[in-house]
Amino acid sequence: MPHFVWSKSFSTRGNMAVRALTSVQAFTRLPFSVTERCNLIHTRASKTELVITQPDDWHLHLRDGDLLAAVAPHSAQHFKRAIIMPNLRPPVTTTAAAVAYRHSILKALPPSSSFDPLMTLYLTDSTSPDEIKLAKKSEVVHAVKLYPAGATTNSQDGVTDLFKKCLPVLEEMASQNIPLLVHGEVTDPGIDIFDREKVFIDSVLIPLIKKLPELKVVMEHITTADAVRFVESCKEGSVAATVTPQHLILNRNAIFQGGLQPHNYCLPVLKRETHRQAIVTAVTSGSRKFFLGTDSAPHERRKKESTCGCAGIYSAPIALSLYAKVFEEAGALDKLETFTSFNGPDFYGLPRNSSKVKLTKNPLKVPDAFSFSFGDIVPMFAGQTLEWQPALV
Ligand SMILES: NC(=O)N[C@@H](CC(=O)O)C(=O)O
Ligand SMILES: [Zn+2]
Ligand SMILES: [Zn+2]
Repeated sequence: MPHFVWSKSFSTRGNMAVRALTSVQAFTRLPFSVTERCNLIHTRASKTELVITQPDDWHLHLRDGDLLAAVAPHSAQHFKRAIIMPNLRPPVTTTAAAVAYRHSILKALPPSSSFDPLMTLYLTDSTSPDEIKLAKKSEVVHAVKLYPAGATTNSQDGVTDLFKKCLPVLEEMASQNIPLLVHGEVTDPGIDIFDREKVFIDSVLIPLIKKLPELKVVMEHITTADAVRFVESCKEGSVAATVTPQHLILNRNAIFQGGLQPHNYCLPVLKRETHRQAIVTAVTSGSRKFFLGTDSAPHERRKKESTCGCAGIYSAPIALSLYAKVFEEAGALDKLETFTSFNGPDFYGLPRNSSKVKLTKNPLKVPDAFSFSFGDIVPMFAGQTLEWQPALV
């Protein structure tokens, strides 16, 4: 019997849903609203299929060099497009660098792939409004990413004071309709790590949207009920959020369960169970303000299993199975496609994909690690078995 660490941390409601779904008859009687947007097909008693519009990943780290060549095919296998994070070393701060990075990504893909990397710029204290004009003209850059200096992996070149250093750039972004993507945590060492997202909302995001209500903002990888409330309180189409599989499935116990678990360490760090439940409720409600962003962030095993382990969870190869699991357990499979495939492109003003992905309810064994010449990458749920297997149709 495969053991899921996360099944223990699911809510009572979630556990009841899991039990209900162990019977296929019970499963087929669930009150799904089957629409043309979300097509549930019951093929055999033991097998259920779900066909959805091909998803995009609105928050992805592909890295560069060997790591890029290793991980890019995993994302391209299931996702049509992805917003590519610019936190390389050195960071992608110019349109020229973003165009070059995009070429490297395309070169790392199998020749048959139609994966479309949507590039971003890394905001610094010295980014100029002219760079934003170039970005818009390029049609390659789709957003600008704010890393508060010191907040996360490769954020040392990030912004030291958004309001003092970046206002002209933010104004230009608002007028060019380029969204600001935000790693929403303050870095003040006096603020508890579990409170950094909430303090960021109060001290940066609320003043920012007051000052520049026309600026589109995506709060990336939200982790708290506070972030859910904030996003829900904002105008649709102007503020949205991406949500990772780990923040939907794991709570902070997972970092310490049976010993220190470096592969469950990411930033913003996992939060307590009530926050996880609030995020699940938000995304499975059918809201248009939340969309899929894996934050798949590969680090070599030796850099995770270290005396100073890197933050980041590698989820790209299994992310769709995990999102499907979350929606199934919430009894909301009919809302999955809105979250994975509609809300993101609608927010970014891009067309929805026309291709489809089929998720089949078959056991899916997650490898213990992906091995490459440079070393191993350990994925989320390494060695465990998941249920929904995706394939392009
Ligand atoms: N999420 C993480 O824990 N790590 C990301 C950076 C980030 O998205 O904050 C990375 O680049 O490794
Ligand atoms: Zn981040
Ligand atoms: Zn990230």
